[in-house]
Amino acid sequence: RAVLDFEFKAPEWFEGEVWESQDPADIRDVLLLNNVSTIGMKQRPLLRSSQNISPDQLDAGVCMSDDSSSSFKAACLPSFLIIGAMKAGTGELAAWLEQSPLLRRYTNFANPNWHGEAHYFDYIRPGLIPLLFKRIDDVRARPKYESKDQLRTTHSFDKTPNYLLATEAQLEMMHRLLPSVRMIATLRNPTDRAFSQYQQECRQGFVLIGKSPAVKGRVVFARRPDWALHTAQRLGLANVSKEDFETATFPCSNDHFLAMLMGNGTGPDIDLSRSLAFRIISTGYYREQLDRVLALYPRKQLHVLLHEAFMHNPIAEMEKIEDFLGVPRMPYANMTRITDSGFIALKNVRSKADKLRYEKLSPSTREKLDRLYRPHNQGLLDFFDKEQLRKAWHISL
Ligand SMILES: Nc1ncnc2c1ncn2[C@@H]1O[C@H](COP(=O)(O)OS(=O)(=O)O)[C@@H](OP(=O)(O)O)[C@H]1O
Repeated sequence: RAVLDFEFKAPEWFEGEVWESQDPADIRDVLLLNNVSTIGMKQRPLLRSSQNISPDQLDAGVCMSDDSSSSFKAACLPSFLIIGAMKAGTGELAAWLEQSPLLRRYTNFANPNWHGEAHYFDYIRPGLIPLLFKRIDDVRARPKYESKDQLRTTHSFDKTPNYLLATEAQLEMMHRLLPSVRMIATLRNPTDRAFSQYQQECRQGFVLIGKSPAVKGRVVFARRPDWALHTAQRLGLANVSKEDFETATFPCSNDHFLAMLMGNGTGPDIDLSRSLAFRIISTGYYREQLDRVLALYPRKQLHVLLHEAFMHNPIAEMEKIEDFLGVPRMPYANMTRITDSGFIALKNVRSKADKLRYEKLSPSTREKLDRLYRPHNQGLLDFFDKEQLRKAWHISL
């Protein structure tokens, strides 16, 4: 068994007081004075990289020091996760949380310089546990900790929106490794979310539009041009080549979005048999996704919020999140600005809401999507009041 610097104990969530502070610098002092760590751990386990480690020793926030280094270096498993939904302001939420001197966000596995998403649990990889530890004690892997004091007062988190789309098997793996992890899910009106994801795919050059007579009006998704061919062939369009398609340019039009949703356009309904439409649409089936998480984790480890409520009053939503995590309040009121598009954003962070926008979703497509999502949205009434959902999402339930 690994030698532990502190008594090893499965983390228990801290349910004590929440500290109020006007100055971010105070927060660290308060924690040091009170001699406690945040995010619920009274004692934070520290494993050593040179020891054999079993998965049973792991949990949210468990750290490992790098024994091959002469100075103290450690990396930690995430103490909490922003699990999704994709295109529901997860980047913004992570940026707000990162303002706290107590919280550090993960970089990517493959590229530690990319300040992005760790993607720990959205693949079933052979040998994930050795991989986790190869990374966790990798000195390049950030966030890294350079003193035990930092370990006591600072926690890491990961924002990977794909976790909300994780399969049962992936979630089981996550639960095995991080049974105490706290999770935050932010949900956006699924109709708006779908259009937003479509625009993202389009911005990234993954939406192809049929231009030759054989494929005129077809909209297909392809991370690479030759994939468009496979898609076209699956649709029964033989003898097409990649020259029959052109890459759509951002911003993508409502017409193409509708064509993508409707498949070959022969029926009155959205055609979910097609890969892009299905991928985009099913990402908004939030209730099913939350149920998969809650099949393994207790409800108290999950905080669910509405993106639109966050947009409207980010400080109020951040306070709820801070209470959920058990971290002290940040003085956000002094840290905000109003963006050109009228949203409240952080002064020192470039908000995604600043960037060039696309046209509004057409009312008739909105109606189709709202109808499709209605039963799924009704499933969210166990999480939100009817009025709250109606007000935020402008939908009937
Ligand atoms: N403060 C605020 N106000 C209004 N809208 C906001 C705000 N913050 C983020 N956003 C919108 O959230 C969308 C990006 O979500 P994500 O960061 O989750 O995207 S991603 O999944 O990580 O790619 C992206 O949506 P689209 O504009 O539809 O692309 C952002 O504009």
